[in-house]
Amino acid sequence: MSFFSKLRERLTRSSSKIGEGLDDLVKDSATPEPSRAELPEETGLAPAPAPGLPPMPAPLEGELVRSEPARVEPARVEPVREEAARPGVIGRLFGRSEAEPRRELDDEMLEELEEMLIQADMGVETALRVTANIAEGRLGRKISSSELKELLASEVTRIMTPVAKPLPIYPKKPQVVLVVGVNGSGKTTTIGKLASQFRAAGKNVVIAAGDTFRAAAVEQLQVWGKRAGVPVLTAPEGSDPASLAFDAMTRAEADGADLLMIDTAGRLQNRQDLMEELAKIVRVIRKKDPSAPHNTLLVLDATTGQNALSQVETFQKLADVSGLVMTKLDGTARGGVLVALADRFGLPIHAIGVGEQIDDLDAFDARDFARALVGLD
Ligand SMILES: Nc1nc2c(ncn2[C@@H]2O[C@H](COP(=O)(O)OP(=O)(O)OP(=O)(O)O)[C@@H](O)[C@H]2O)c(=O)[nH]1
Repeated sequence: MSFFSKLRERLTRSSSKIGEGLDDLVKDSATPEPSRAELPEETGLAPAPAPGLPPMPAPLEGELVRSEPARVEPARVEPVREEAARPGVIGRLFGRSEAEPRRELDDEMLEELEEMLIQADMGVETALRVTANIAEGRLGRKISSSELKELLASEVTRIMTPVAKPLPIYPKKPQVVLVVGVNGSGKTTTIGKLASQFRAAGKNVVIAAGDTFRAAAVEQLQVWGKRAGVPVLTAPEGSDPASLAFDAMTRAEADGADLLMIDTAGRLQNRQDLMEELAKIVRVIRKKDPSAPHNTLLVLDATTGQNALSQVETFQKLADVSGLVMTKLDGTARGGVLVALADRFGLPIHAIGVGEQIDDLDAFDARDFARALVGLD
């Protein structure tokens, strides 16, 4: 099964259900589609002004680039409407006998849409912006749920495309990847999955079990190291993580390793300690390579929803976060938080996790994600 199929299946299987929400949104207040005879000669595809609605505000400065693709969108969705509105010949040809329900895109519908996106953890600001872009030039038109899904998917794609970047690989040996995140976010699993993929790509990888205070975390990492066929360097329980990081650098250099992945503790309860611990790790590895760490990956758990936003803020203060990995996108109603993260921070999203197995991690693809999120194929 391709990763996209898996992503779609798992996002759909989950309680995310934005797609179903959009169906209901249109269905609940849809007016019956006029028969062909009732349709005006020109099918009314040109945007009609919505009675009593204020004109759309001009885009804010800095949003020009953003709103540009949105204006192009009608061209993509209108053929769908035209076909749907004319079930006659085309509908029969393609086996479509019934026209889709349509609802007028008005203030009330936009409010409902906005509310739904907020419920899906897209965040208020992002939900407002997405809704405004969908409304632009379309107020007063009748819209079907598949058109709405296409519009939403392209809005989400537009927001996510600039952040969909695989983990950059540098010629530097070893490339040091510091992995940070709160306990339980999926750091260990992500390190295991990444190590396995890099190994499969012919890279020589070393892992350092930097959360030296939790024996269970170290054991877990060893299990993943075995699975991935990668050595895991450990230190006695309670020993200094920075000293382990230094030893790991030495070993990785001696082995000619391509990548050194360093796991770290995620105790946010004592922020000051954690900040000092991370700073010390960085100081020590810079003695060996002043340009390290080359990546600081923040691992976030999608099931924490909006909390992921405050985790990014916190970790940006603790470490120089260079990119994100979002785990546990399976089984969550909160996939929309990724859109909020991209919109707010613009940090690269290197990969997403949709399960506990070794191959349940893949590069983040904006379009695939957007379509899976809104329930489109
Ligand atoms: N469903 C699902 N579970 C995941 C995913 N990634 C990690 N997990 C599970 O989440 C739990 C925590 O993952 P860990 O990798 O141990 O998290 P951690 O951040 O290293 O946690 P500590 O070791 O406590 O610091 C484990 O049970 C994993 O199997 C994912 O993408 N989907």
